[in-house]
Amino acid sequence: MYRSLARLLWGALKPSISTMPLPTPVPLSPVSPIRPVVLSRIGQPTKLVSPIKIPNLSVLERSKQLAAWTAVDQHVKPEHRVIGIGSGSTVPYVVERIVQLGAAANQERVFIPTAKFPTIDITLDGADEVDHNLNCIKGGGACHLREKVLAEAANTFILVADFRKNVEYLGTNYTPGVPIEVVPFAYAKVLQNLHHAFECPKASLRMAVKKGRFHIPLRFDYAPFELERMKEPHIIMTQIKMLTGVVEVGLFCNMAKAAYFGNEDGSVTIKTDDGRVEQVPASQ
Ligand SMILES: O=C[C@H](O)[C@H](O)[C@H](O)COP(=O)(O)O
Repeated sequence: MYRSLARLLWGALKPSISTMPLPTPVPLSPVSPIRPVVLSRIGQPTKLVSPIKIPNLSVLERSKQLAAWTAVDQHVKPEHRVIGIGSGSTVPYVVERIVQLGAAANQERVFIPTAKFPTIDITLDGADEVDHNLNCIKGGGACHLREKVLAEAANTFILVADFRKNVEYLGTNYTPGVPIEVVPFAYAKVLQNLHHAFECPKASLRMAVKKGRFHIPLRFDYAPFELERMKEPHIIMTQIKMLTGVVEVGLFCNMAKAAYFGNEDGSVTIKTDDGRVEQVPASQ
């Protein structure tokens, strides 16, 4: 996916002229077709292809698109120069919307899919599940270490997701558990800690995989805690993080400023860190 994002952003960042009129950013239409952005590159017209291949979006994909587009429209400001791009199935729609802002708007911008910048204006990212306090589980795709660095480096951290991930308490719909990245040398010890000291007998090991161009270290993926304990995710997060050998825990607590959820009916639910919940109705 990172390759698709990089290709798309590369096109957007080229000092080139869009030959298509920009789509109107608001109001959003849940049935808006995905428009390819056509850019001229040094006299050679290049058609950029959206990473999203589905011509007629399903309800689920449309809800992801709605969440992402609304979040970009409300949070990516003209003055933002350094933008963190997370991962997951909703994030390509973030990229899609940023590309639609056009080459001129994007040419001075730097996009950070890895953490090589100390300060980022805004990071937009997906999530596996988000609770009523905007704490979230991330790392279902094993990207949570990089993502947490991006989120921490950002002045503003925004979550985008579809309706299934909008829950009161973590672990409601997303049941595999908390993703935990562990250095290979320490795995047996950490697994034992999780089974016994943490009373999490179902914690299990997922072996190293190659995702895109990244080799994911050996880690315990998924320590499923009881729902009651997930009501205070920052406690679990802190305790697991203290275990020697743990690299990062896929719980992001008190980090997000807002979360955008696309709904089945075409509306968007916006939750902010001050407890407000706003509903953007579906476009007619
Ligand atoms: O490691 C993966 C990331 O944390 C993703 O943002 C998260 O797993 C959500 O991914 P998706 O939108 O594909 O469900």
